[in-house]
Amino acid sequence: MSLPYNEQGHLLIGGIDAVSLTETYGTPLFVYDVERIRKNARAFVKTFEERGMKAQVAYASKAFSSVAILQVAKQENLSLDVVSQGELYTALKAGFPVEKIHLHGNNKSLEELEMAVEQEIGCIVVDNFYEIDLLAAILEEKGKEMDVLLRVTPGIEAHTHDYILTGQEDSKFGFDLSSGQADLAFQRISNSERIHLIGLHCHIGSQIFETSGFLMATKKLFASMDEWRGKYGFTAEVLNLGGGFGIRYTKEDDPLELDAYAHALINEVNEQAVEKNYPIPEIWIEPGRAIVGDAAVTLYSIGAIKEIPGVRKYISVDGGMTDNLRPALYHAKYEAAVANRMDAPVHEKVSVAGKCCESGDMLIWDVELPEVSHQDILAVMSTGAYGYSMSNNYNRFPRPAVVFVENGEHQLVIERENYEDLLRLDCSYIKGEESLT
Ligand SMILES: Cc1ncc(COP(=O)(O)O)c(C=O)c1O
Ligand SMILES: N[C@@H](CCCC[NH3+])C(=O)O
Repeated sequence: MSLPYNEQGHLLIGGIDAVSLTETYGTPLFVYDVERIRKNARAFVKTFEERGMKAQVAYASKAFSSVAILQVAKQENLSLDVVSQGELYTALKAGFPVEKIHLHGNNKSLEELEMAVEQEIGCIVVDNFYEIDLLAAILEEKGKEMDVLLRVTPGIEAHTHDYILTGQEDSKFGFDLSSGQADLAFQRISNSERIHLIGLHCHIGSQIFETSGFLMATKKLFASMDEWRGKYGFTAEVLNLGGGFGIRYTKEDDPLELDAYAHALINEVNEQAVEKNYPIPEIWIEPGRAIVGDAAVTLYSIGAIKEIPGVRKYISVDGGMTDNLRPALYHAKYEAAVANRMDAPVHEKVSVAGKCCESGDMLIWDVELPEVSHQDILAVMSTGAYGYSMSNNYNRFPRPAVVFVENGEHQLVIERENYEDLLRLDCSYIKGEESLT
């Protein structure tokens, strides 16, 4: 890992001194290099354009949703995958074009569906029978219509952590293809004249490095589309192959270039279309991690250092599983550097602990770093996806601030939470003590 630094030995993020950012904004601090986000987005968009394919690259905003990132996604002509009313609300507040928003979710509520219908968003990815009935009733009541994709599970087990696998048949998401559930869903949708099925959707999992799973899924979906064309005279206009494109967190990871994933999908879609004499559908994809994952660094201050001679040295930082749940949830691995002494030689192996009252709150086990001391700044790399978005207030730690850097400038895009924020929703239980909150 070779990272840029200046003559003071300070890490540079998007050309800006990371240490000076911590002096301005405090720690823990998420810093996003916006140029990197744009580069990632363009790698996908350009590949489809160059190959002359009709496509939508929908940023999966669960990876990181905020007004600022959605403004950037809009500038880059991305579409948007939202998975809740909160993400949809954020998108609307960010001025994201409604017709490019797709709503996901395995248990969409009446209110979520109503908001999607009222706002006339581009598409709903239908996940279950209950939702089809709810949606049909809402559309009837409001006199509206809606394009939908049918989410199916193609029975693919991608090579990734069990908790981020989603394409296997035994999954809470979507309709499985082999037992006939997807067929029944198709028929149920056909009962409503207001729901327009425009195609199929699948998402086989996340942080996937090989194209084989995506290609197998494409083949399976084409087989179903071909069958339904014969059986029902239905031709899919859209094939949404989800997200899941892997990125590099540590040197153990060896992802493909982003355009290589897109090329592989395009080739398979073209091949299948020729083989089955099927009109080439529009390809939609939903990358989240691949757009923002490698664009951010989290900066922490190092506090307590505990050495158990001959066993391990723990260095504790002022964040942890409250701003990065991934190590605790998936045993995810990260690389780190000492941001204020990038020119110092590697000195020792240490383990980076968070400050939550949990033994499992370890950000990195066994990472080689220069000699560290209290108040050094630790930079943990590639924290842009599912870091801030899965952050929480466990132990009543306020959420960190988020800063964007671009063109040599930095800008606060999410303020640091304060203790007032933590108490904002608390109500007093004891009469007469309301003023405490
Ligand atoms: C339906 C769907 N689409 C897209 C994504 C984004 O995945 P990733 O961030 O791995 O690209 C997810 C999350 O795994 C998802 O569930
Ligand atoms: N949150 C997960 C992936 C998203 C799963 C969504 N289906 C991660 O951090 O890797």
